Amino acid sequence: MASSGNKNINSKLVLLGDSGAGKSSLVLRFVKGQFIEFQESTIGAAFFSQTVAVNDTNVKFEIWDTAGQERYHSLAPMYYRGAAAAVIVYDISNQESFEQAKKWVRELQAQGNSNTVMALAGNKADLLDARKVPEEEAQAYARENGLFFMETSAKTATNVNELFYEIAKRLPRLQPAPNPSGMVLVDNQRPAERAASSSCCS
Ligand SMILES: Nc1nc2c(ncn2[C@@H]2O[C@H](COP(=O)(O)OP(=O)(O)OP(=O)(O)O)[C@@H](O)[C@H]2O)c(=O)[nH]1
Repeated sequence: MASSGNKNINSKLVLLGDSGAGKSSLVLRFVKGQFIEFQESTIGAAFFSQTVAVNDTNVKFEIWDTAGQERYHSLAPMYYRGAAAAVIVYDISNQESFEQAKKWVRELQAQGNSNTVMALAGNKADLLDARKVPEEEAQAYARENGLFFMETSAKTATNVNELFYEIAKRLPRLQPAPNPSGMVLVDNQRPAERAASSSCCS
């Protein structure tokens, strides 16, 4: 994937959400292209990495898959602190998991870094007959809260690579630099003055 002249950046990404929403399954699909029907519940957190190419940049995601069970909640700040991106996952067939996702969004908004790219993933989109959370409701919630939203299925692979690719595109380091307006830095010291002022501590 890497080619000469490409930039490489590392980005910490954290997955948060209710137990059973499918965080580990999304990561497994994204990193290894696999799906396990009876995926075991995560203990603490698990680490993975995967690289995506966006134009001339290779984004290496350093992925923290957190445990959704309530007893691990207090560990979460260790994983979301300093994260470039957070994926908040709920299960479209489980209303309670959507409510839990909103709590994670509130916690990140209260604690987090406003530069963190936040995505909301409505997972298990293959379970259409069991749907409890309307897509429009989640989309509207995401829009109001400045989140990027996609429905995904780790089982069928629908929108999984797309989700991570869209996050990579939105990372501030991949955005065009703003116009350098309003500040002009001029080095108007003569060389001799510069030498004098930069000597130190004699
Ligand atoms: N039908 C369907 N099942 C899924 C999908 N994603 C995950 N599952 C199943 O849902 C169950 C829970 O998935 P996990 O990936 O372990 O969920 P988790 O959010 O990591 O759970 P914790 O580790 O407890 O936080 C597993 O049995 C998965 O096989 C999906 O897209 N569709």
